[in-house]
Order: sequence, then structure tokens, then C-alpha cells
Amino acid sequence: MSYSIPALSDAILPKLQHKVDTKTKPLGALGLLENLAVQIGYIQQTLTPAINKPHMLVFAGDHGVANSGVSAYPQVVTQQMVLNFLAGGAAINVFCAQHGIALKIIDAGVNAELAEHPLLVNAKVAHGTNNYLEQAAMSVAQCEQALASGKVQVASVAAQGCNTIAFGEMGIGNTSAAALLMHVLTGVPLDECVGKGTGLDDEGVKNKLALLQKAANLHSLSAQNPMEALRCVGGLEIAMMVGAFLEAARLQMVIVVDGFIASAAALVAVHLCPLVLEYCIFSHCSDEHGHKHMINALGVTPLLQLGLRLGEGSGAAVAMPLLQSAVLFLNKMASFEAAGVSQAEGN
Ligand SMILES: Cc1cc2ncn([C@H]3O[C@H](COP(=O)(O)O)[C@@H](O)[C@H]3O)c2cc1C
Ligand SMILES: O=C(O)c1cccnc1
Repeated sequence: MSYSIPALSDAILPKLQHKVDTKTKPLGALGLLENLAVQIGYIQQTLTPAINKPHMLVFAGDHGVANSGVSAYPQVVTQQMVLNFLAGGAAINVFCAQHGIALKIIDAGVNAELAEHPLLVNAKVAHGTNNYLEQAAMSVAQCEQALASGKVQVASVAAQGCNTIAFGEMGIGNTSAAALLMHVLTGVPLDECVGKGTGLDDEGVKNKLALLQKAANLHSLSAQNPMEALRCVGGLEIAMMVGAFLEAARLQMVIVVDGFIASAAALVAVHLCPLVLEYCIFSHCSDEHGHKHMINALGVTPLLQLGLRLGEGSGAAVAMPLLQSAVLFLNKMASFEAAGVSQAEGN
């Protein structure tokens, strides 16, 4: 399948690196901010990149498996937290407000009827997924609908002039879906993919692993068929995020990837179209056990390591000012030549 994602031209890379290297600082002294500036310039194919109207889309969906013993919290917390997002009381509200990030909450499949609200987009595909311990989480039609809807959400904010986007999620049980997708797509053993999520104890993690092993055995999953893996053990909010990643890359947007669950959605998108990875900036390494292995499998370097294990897009939101710093130093810092500062001997 073709996703019409533009292959970026490498021709600009040496020019961007030269611009970074001739700023008034020791070579490489701005560390990962330098890589970030180059990546943003590369995505936008310009020596003067900009972060315009950054948006955070939080996708919410319920999981049929949620009350089977895979999470420390009950399924109803998904809808309760969505109401908290709409009331402005969650971590993601606070960080988006702090950093001037426009926030939208997308109901991909919450198990409740939600009243209209200015922050809420009703894109409900179903009242949650089926329990993948018994059957596929989604029908083919549901999975396709979720993907298509994720694309629409991104296209609508891009049309408003947004060129930088982050995705968050809410869905009790979704570290389980993410762990299964990671296991299937990367081949990392399941016990390295499974973690405590919202806070299971050691016994709880063991039980979660045993349940997820059953799910992995029940379905015919392979890295060669990422869409089928997504349909069988994914979630509606994860499928919508996959569509969102594909569309954001197609529209040549800068994509900020949050923690374990958002990375699992990115992983599916990358398996569908490897070019997606070029557009992704990984905000942080989550404390969820599997995330460091997922980051390794993707071969990427996250910006932060703060011990976060929340989701919602919170890590991506706190990383957004780093993107601003990267483009600002590239655009505004003086070069050695302009400032009349002597370069290192031999340069
Ligand atoms: C109050 C609360 C707020 C949250 N915000 C995000 N998550 C996070 O926890 C869930 C995944 O963990 P698990 O797979 O263990 O259920 C997701 O909803 C995720 O976004 C939350 C979880 C809770 C309890
Ligand atoms: O890293 C995440 O996205 C995460 C970790 C634990 C629970 N919820 C989300």
C-alpha cells in the first residue's frame, strides 16, 4: 500500500550541519539540540525552520481486556480521565497550557456517551474494543475506520496552519496492547515488553505477562502483517494514532512522539511505511519497562529521561520547548563570522 509520504532530500543535511557548526559555540556544544535543529530543518527542507501552532491530539479509547487483570485501575477510569481532560484538570492540560500547545481530545472509542464540549472531537468507532483474550480486538472495518479518522484529525489541524504535532492517549489497559504490538513487530521477548503500566506490583506484572502470552498464542500475528496485529491486539485509540502518524508524515509535519503507547503506534506506522520515522522526534524514554527496548529497536535517541510513566502526551508536551530552543538557536544565534569571534585552531 502506498501512503504518499514524501522521501526527504538529503541534499540539505550538510548545509544544515554547516549552519549549526558555524554558530558561536564550541563544535557540538549544544548536544542533542543540534541534532534536533538538523532534524527539524531536514523535515521542513529549510535552513530556517519554524514551529507553527503546535497541537496535541489525545486519543481516548477503551479496551475489552481492561478488566481482565492487566491494569491496576478499572476500565471506567478512561472515561473519568476524559472528563478530567475536558475540565482542564489533567497533567496534559497543565503542560499544554504552559507551553502554548493547542489541545484536542478525540473520542476514538470510550465506553460512554460524552456530551459535546469545545475540546472534544467525537470520532467514536465503538464503545471500546473486544477482549483479545477471546477474539480480535477490532473488526477489519473498525480498524480501517479508526485509521481513516486519525488521518482526518491531523488534516484538520494542519489546515489551520499547524506544522508540529504530538499525539497522546488515554485508555486503561493500553500498555498491554502496546506491549503485544512491540513484541510482534520487534521480536523482543514478551517479558521484556511487559511492565507495570499504571502501577501493578510484581505479582500483577507476572499475571499480566501470562495473560498477554495467551493473547499472543491465540492470534496469528507477525511482523509481516502490522495491520492484522493492530486489528487483533491493538486499541481504537492506538489505531487512530497510527492513522495520525501516517497523515502527519504525509503532510511533512514535525511529529513529537510521547511514551510507550505512542511509540507503539509509531512502530506500527513505521512498519507500514518506514519513511514515517524521519518525521518523528522521540520526546523521552518512559519508565515503562519495555520502552528502552522499543527505543533501541527503533534506533532512535529520545530527548529526555525524567522517569515519566504517564502517557496522555505529557512527555511530548514537556519536550516542546526543546524544539523551540533548537529552531531559535539555528535561526537567531550569530555565526563566528558575523560576530567576529575566532574559531578553534585548525578550523
Ligand atoms: C488516573 C490515571 C491517569 C492516567 N493518564 C494516563 N494514564 C495512562 O495509564 C493507562 C495505561 O496503563 P495500564 O495499561 O496499566 O492501564 C493509559 O490510559 C495511559 O495513558 C493514566 C492512568 C490513570 C490511572
Ligand atoms: O509511557 C507511557 O506512555 C505510559 C507508561 C505507563 C502508563 N501509561 C503510559
